[in-house]
Amino acid sequence: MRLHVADHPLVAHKLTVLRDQDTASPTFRLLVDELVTLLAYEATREVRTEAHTITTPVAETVGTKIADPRPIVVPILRAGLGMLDGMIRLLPTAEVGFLGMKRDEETLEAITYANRLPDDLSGRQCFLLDPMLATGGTLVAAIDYLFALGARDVTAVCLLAAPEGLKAVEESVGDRVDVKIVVAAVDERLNEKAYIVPGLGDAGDRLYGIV
Ligand SMILES: O=P(O)(O)OC[C@H]1O[C@H](OP(=O)(O)OP(=O)(O)O)[C@H](O)[C@@H]1O
Ligand SMILES: O=c1cc[nH]c(=O)[nH]1
Ligand SMILES: [Mg+2]
Repeated sequence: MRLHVADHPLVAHKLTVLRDQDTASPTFRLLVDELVTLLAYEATREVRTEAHTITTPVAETVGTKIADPRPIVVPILRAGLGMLDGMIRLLPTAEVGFLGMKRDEETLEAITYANRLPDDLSGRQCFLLDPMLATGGTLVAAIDYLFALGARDVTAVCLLAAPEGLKAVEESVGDRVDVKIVVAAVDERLNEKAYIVPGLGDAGDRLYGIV
């Protein structure tokens, strides 16, 4: 597993406003969108490309285009949906699949309640979106899901990660899948309810209200 932590003053600024409990949903959604676009730049650094010949008004030249098969972006519902627009703004030709997962707040087990993905992901570059990597249960289950469909190249874009979650992903995934995790920040720890500290609270609730 490879970890990239964004080191940029704009990311730090936006994250600070995002964490503030007084930041209401409309601003929270806007900040998530802006942060993802900044993270997407790094997350797509290894997107597969191929040479492409074009003719400019001046001369013929060989440029670069995103290669087929197109990458697939997979937001993990609910909270990951808030990251989708920011991601496909940079990767508009990507396909989009969906995974609905919910952490059982008692057992902390990830429950998959919905999926809409191609049957075969072999050879596809996959970008998973989920703002919070806490215990890692959700991301591990999502990676396992993609792995079972043939994916071997997965980049997870998260806003915050706990050290405990990063360790869980590393231990579970091993060398099975080439996993890169791009985060805005790695926080201190989890609290007794497995919330990230200092974190930002429940990302899904802050985006969409309490369900
Ligand atoms: O690393 P973990 O311990 O598994 O926790 C992280 C998960 O918890 C949150 O989702 P939640 O279950 O609250 O669902 P929601 O997006 O519908 O709010 C978050 O968006 C992650 O998916
Ligand atoms: O801090 C946390 C942990 C899990 N899920 C969240 O939304 N926030
Ligand atoms: Mg939630």
